[in-house]
Amino acid sequence: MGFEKITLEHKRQVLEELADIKALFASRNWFPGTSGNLSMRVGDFDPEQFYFAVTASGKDKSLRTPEDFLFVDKHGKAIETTALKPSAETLIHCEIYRLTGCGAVFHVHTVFNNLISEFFGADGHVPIQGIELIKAFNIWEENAEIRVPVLPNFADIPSIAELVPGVLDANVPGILLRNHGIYAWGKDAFEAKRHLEAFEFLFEVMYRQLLLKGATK
Ligand SMILES: CSCCC(=O)C(=O)COP(=O)(O)O
Ligand SMILES: [Zn+2]
Repeated sequence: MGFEKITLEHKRQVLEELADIKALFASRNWFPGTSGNLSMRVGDFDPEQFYFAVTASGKDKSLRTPEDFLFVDKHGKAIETTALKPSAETLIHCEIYRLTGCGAVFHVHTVFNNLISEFFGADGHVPIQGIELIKAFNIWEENAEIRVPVLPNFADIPSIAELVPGVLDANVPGILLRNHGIYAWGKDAFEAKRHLEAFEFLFEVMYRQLLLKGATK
């Protein structure tokens, strides 16, 4: 479906939902120093052609303004004429949509996701086992283990985006960038938010467990 066929009402709903989530995450201090970016697909998913609303680059994400979001295509290019620049990390969102067909992608920088990404960075993944909140990923097996991929934080975003297909795990809706932050996604904004909150909880638990155990690497 072409972008022009998507109803204005649907586009407006997506922008409103994104703005509400942005405000909520800002209230949790999840966008320090203008960091972070959010996106939500508009219209149906077709790997050949899809569109999403994404935060404009470099904005203070704790503010609500008419210039917070723009619509881009599957290549991350603005669809409408605008002075706004899509997030510098839009290509990572593009790759996650392309590979998963998801409906929303949220990226935040937090102290816990940074600490944990560095602690396990050399291993290439964060192993998490036996914590109840793994069920937020719809994994109900007892004592389940997941591995959250950790990618290097290259300055060149296309170089990060091209590593995404090699590490993406269909059962784990998140990827960490080392010393940077997390990308979490879901079939819609509700699910992406649940996943992001679960990752952040799990990283905090892991951090505190490591401290209790006096862990070193
Ligand atoms: C000041 S944070 C550095 C860039 C970044 O990691 C980020 O998440 C925000 O970039 P954007 O272009 O989306 O504002
Ligand atoms: Zn970032």
